[in-house]
Amino acid sequence: MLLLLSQVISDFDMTLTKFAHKGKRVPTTHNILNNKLLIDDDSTVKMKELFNTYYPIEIDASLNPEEKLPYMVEWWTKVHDLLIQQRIRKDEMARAVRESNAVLREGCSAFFDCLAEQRVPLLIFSAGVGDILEEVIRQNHVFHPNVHIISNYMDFDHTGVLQAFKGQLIHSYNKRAGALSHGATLRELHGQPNVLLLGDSLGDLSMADGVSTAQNILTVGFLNDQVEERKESFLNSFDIVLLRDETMDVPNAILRFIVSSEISKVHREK
Ligand SMILES: Nc1ccn([C@@H]2O[C@H](COP(=O)(O)O)[C@@H](O)[C@H]2O)c(=O)n1
Repeated sequence: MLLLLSQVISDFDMTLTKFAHKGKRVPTTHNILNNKLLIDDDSTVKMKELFNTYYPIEIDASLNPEEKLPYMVEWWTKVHDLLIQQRIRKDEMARAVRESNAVLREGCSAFFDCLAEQRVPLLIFSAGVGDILEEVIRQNHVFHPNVHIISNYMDFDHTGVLQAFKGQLIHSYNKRAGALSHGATLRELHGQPNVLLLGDSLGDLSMADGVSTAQNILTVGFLNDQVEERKESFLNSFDIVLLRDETMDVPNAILRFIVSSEISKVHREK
């Protein structure tokens, strides 16, 4: 285990996954469910309309998080209700993920592998759909034992049909409440007070709020969209801001630096 890094806390959609790939938007975990395998034609149109209505609000630089919050609750609730109505089948989800264009950032596998090798816990804190998130990382062979996930999980009935979502809803702007309510999990994961936090939204900055003893949090913000409009607020809030960067080069460089510093320290002490 690394002494200089006790835990990584990361958002998932558009942070560990790419924002765009080969000129096309990469689907979020919710959008992976927008597949004719799982839902009917009217619902695919409806989900797209909801995305086109609410996503611009989510990233609107002229609105503060309090102003966005009711719209986010509305978006998530409408989509979850629609998915429940569509009686999504658990056994079709792996195929939906395989058929999707979900793609992790370049260098993301190396990032997951290095954390696993060094036994650093990786907490993925996502307002997406946990079951889909798990399938994406499983299909990319990076669902290592050090990975822990807090997200919106589906509740299936005994025949494997979606009947509800479990627990308190997590959306982009209530991660603080989620972090505090999962405080026990977070505390259990930390050992030393150094945390690396990765996100693509100002709402992600509160993901470490449940780690009460985290003294040093290095925050990295991926600014993917509405870059000029949001640049100032990102620069004021994150320690490092990456503009339209589809890679994990910077987080990987931070990890390499920490690992090599610890190796040199061990050699010096011998
Ligand atoms: N119906 C929805 C609701 C949300 N999204 C997007 O998913 C992202 C949430 O996941 P994180 O891993 O980033 O926390 C969020 O930023 C929304 O843009 C969606 O596509 N459909």
